[in-house]
Amino acid sequence: MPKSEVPSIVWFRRDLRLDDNPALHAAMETGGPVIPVYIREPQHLNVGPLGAAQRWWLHHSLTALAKSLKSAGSGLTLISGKAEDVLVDLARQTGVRMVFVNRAYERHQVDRGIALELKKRDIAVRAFHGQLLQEPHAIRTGAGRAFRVFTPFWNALQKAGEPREPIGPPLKIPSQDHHHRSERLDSWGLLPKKPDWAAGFPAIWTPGEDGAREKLADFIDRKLQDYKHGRDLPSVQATSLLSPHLTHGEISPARIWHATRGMPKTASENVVHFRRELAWRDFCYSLLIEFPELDEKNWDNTFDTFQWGYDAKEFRAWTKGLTGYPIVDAGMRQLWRYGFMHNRVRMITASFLIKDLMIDWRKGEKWFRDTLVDADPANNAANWQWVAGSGADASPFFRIFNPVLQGEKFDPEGDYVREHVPELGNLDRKYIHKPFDAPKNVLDKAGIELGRAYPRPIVDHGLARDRALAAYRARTNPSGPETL
Ligand SMILES: Cc1cc2nc3c(=O)[nH]c(=O)nc-3n(C[C@H](O)[C@H](O)[C@H](O)COP(=O)(O)OP(=O)(O)OC[C@H]3O[C@@H](n4cnc5c(N)ncnc54)[C@H](O)[C@@H]3O)c2cc1C
Repeated sequence: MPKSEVPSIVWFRRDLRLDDNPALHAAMETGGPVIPVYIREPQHLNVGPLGAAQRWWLHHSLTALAKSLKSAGSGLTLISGKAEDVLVDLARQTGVRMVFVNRAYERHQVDRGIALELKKRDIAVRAFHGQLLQEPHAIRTGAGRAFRVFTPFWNALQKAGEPREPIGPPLKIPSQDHHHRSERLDSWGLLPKKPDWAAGFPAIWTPGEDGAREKLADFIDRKLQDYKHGRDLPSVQATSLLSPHLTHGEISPARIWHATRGMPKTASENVVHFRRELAWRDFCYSLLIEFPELDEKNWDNTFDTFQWGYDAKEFRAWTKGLTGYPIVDAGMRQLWRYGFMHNRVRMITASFLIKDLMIDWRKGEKWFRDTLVDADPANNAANWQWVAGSGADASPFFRIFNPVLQGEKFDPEGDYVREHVPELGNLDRKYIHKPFDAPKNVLDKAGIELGRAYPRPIVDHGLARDRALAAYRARTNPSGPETL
């Protein structure tokens, strides 16, 4: 076969897009037909378990990708199995000699093994940089190590220059006449059935590239100009809502970065702030590469002896949004309803679980992983460790969020609480974040019977705070320098 007719495989993973997809672009440059594949790998492969909310997202995202590929004259092949077996088998059927992928840093080790297996069968794997702003090895300390603190990381990332220019989507993808087996997406059973707990998701989410593009355009048109101030107010929803699209690779961070170029000068502070948040994602990935057990082990090993408690009833109350602290409950119910929670409220709910209930951060990380549509192996684990104080660049242990004060500061009118905790809808603003302090006549007027319509607090925050501080101080090595 002349070189230009040799087909190649583009293996889609968490890069479910045609736009700015370096692996797809490189495969097209060979001039041969391209076979786009998505492999449903067994969960036990330890390549990042997929949560329930993400399975919903994946179903719709793959549907959208298949549609885009069809419009470009191609199609998506779906196969279940161990990646190396699937790829070898498909390559044998189709005469493929090369597999193109975008690097997925969370599965670096697994991918190395797969590439070796393929090499033994004369199939080369070519990997590309498309998922982060910069390649992690390009952002290192002077001594060539990974940064452990965000600010110097951010400075180095800025010094490295602009991320690469994004590449537009191909209009036509050459395909092969050979027909190979593809499974039906419906047979994968990714969607919830009874009950359909994802029924509320489509109100804010459209998985796929089109949905990502719309979110980006809306953010730039309406929200970016006030991002720095608005991003902390959960009722305003001034953030981009791009996280699930980024997590599934439906849009590249380089595309987002460059879309914020050319904003009016008055917006420059907001642009910098937004880009800084995007850089947090890169930072979390650099931590994950340095410490692949980020979701399982304390970065700071002085936390290994920490005495966590666990009360199943309290954990359940937290998951259901029935703690008696309105801002915590609003956040946890937003999570149920939309598979998403505002960043400020993620910090408050995580702090409540870890410090007020003294429950191990890993239990919270798992719950978020199962329920967030944007659940991300690096961002989720790094942020939970940040709140716990056990992370690399962590919030100090004595920073214990007061759920009432946080509510009053960031949801001053109580709109966020009213939206997600409707039984408090008629409560006076003065008590919206502390119904337990409201006089009986105020509660009666709002139609609230504490302990029935809405729970009393499951813990007293003041006492819980003292308990947490005492436990943190009792760690074996309180001054704890972090070592890997
Ligand atoms: C306990 C906890 C768990 C979290 N779990 C996840 C998770 O699983 N997946 C996830 O994407 N984010 C996670 N975050 C970070 C953050 O809450 C979300 O990225 C953000 O709320 C997404 O909304 P947005 O896209 O509108 O953000 P924007 O404010 O518009 O930010 C743009 C992008 O920057 C990135 N980003 C923003 N903040 C952070 C951050 N603190 N750390 C890393 N990247 C960030 C995200 O990719 C985000 O989409 C977590 C935060 C906490 C405190």
